[in-house]
Amino acid sequence: MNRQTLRSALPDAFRKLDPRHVWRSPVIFVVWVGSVLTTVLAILHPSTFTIAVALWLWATVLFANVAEAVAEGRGKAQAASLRATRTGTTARRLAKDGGEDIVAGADLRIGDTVVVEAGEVIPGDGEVIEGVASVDESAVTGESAPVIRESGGDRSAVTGGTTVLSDRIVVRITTRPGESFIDRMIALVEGAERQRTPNEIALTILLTTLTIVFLVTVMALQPFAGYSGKEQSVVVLVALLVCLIPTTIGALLSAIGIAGMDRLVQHNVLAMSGRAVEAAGDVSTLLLDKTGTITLGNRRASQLLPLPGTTEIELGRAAYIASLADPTPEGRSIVDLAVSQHGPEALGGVPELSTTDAELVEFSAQTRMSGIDLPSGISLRKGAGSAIVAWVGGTGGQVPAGTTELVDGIAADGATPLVVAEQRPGRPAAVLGVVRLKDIVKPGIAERFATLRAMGIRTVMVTGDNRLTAQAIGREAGVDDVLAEATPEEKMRLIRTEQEGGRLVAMTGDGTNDAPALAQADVGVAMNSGTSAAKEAGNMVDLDSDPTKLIDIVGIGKQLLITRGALTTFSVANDVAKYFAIIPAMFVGVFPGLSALNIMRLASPDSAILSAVIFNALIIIALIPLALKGVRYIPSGAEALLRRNILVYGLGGIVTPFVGIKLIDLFVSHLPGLS
Ligand SMILES: Nc1ncnc2c1ncn2[C@@H]1O[C@H](COP(=O)(O)OP(=O)(O)OP(=O)(O)O)[C@@H](O)[C@H]1O
Ligand SMILES: [K+]
Ligand SMILES: [Mg+2]
Repeated sequence: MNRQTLRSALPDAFRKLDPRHVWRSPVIFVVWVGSVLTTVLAILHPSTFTIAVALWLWATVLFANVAEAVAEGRGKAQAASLRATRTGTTARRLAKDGGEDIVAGADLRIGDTVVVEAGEVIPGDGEVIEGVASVDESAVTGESAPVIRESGGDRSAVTGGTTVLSDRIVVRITTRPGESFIDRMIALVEGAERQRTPNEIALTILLTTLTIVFLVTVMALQPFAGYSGKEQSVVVLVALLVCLIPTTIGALLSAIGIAGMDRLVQHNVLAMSGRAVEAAGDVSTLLLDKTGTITLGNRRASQLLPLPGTTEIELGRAAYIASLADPTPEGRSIVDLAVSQHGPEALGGVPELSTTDAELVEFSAQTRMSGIDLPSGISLRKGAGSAIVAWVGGTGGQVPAGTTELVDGIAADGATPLVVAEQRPGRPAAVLGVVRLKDIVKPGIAERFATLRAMGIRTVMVTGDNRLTAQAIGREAGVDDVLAEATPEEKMRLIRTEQEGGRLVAMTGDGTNDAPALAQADVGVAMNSGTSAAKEAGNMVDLDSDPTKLIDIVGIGKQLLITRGALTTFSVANDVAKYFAIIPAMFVGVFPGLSALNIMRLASPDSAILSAVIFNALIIIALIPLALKGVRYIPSGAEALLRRNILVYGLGGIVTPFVGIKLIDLFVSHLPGLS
């Protein structure tokens, strides 16, 4: 927290003195009422003590507001730069007759199609329905490396305000103006949409209860004090009350929440609710995709293995033609491999394999295969072993001996086998051979999973791939469990089972297929490059579309919960300690016996009270940086964390007031009338 942020937060902090705002935190509201009361008394019966207490009580409320304003300040700066990207884009809207209208970006409606070419700004959120382009998304992500956006796959989503760098795409608009991603992002980072989370509300109720308990305690003090002939002034009682109620955590609570959201934004993750951030901190099961998350994801064909009776060129040709219209990375890599092994001439030139007027069979996670139906009546398929076996069986064909061995051998290596089969008209289908798809486990991923395990989080790798491949990769990556041959429905079922056991589940996804599971998970992180269905379903969006970000997100959630826990512990310990610091000082004149307890030797009862009030205010300012930055978090189990927390923040909370109040008393006692 530097002077600059403080200066820009101050006007806001004063504006927040409005009781309608202060009311949101009952603890601080009590201080506010106390400030008004002591101010009135200071005007009616001015004395150094009363005026000083009134001023420092106002300072306490103000410092609480400063904490919140500083936390909000970072988001405001980001919102301003986002707003700048939004102004004044025009759109080339396609008309029904094929022509183009130039319209304002704000006039676009859902379903409109627009053309965007190199150098132009995409006028609204949408999906690419035609073409492929490289896009500069730095306006949204701050990341300068361009990304590829293309129709058809799971990388079809584009965000309004980003710039097309090359080529030409046609985009279908999917959001209304004013509800775009950037609009939502602005509202989010500004905190306009911030609602208190269930945990925050529960903590507020607890703090309010404590406040009421102390209110009763302080009021009960008066008859007792009166009886012993040392009735206390209202100012003293107010000051005492403020010192005892949990003002520290009351003041910092909202800043901690905002800072948590903000920390996610710094990691380019947008959480749609504070609740999602908290859930991330409590996650105990992490579902991770294999391809692209645990492995590098550019699964490439590395070998073509024909079965006996099929020549290499026959398999190469079949795999090549079955992949010609397959836009997946796997499909394209098969084309590349076949071309590099046989050359384009050898692959073409067979009239019955002509691909004009062919019918494509697109890959889907359900069918786990893809292929082509040629006009000559020949059908080619490639896909997961079990899927192709079922397809061949359905045509009355037999899977030749040796297929299983070949498939299992590839899988046991952690590679993905794709079986290639062909059906000629009027005959059962036959298996030609197997393509080996190689993928590499991301470096360093095993260490990250070990960290998660230390945090008590179970990692489950979910994949559409076969069991053997899944187990081999799972072993290498060090996950706790694998779910192989998973359909989207099975993913859903797995999430439900985990949740029924009382566990919170996090997952990432990008495809439309993932949407139901993303919605079911407690933390569903959608990739920004993914389909809009996935983005609607999840409760977080990762602008960098990096599935391993989930690991950071869990860390940030945990840090938020730990920070809140640590500062609550500190605050309550602090208040209890203050009780023992001031009460003896207050009554030492009446009960000389108390002097044994008066270990702090404060100058006078008034000086003791005022020093405690000042300490109580200053501790808020002192802890703002910690509330914003978060308590340093060492991955370890919940119990070890709790123990460390209580030791550091509980003990620290008890000791600090004694030292702090004593030091302040040394200054305060020099004020006239307080020695
Ligand atoms: N383009 C494709 N054509 C035919 N079959 C494919 C193609 N891509 C993948 N497959 C087969 O379908 C299976 C399931 O693929 P899918 O993409 O659903 O899961 P995955 O990529 O293996 O795992 P993950 O869920 O980790 O992404 C693969 O294991 C593979 O056997
Ligand atoms: K207090
Ligand atoms: Mg996949």
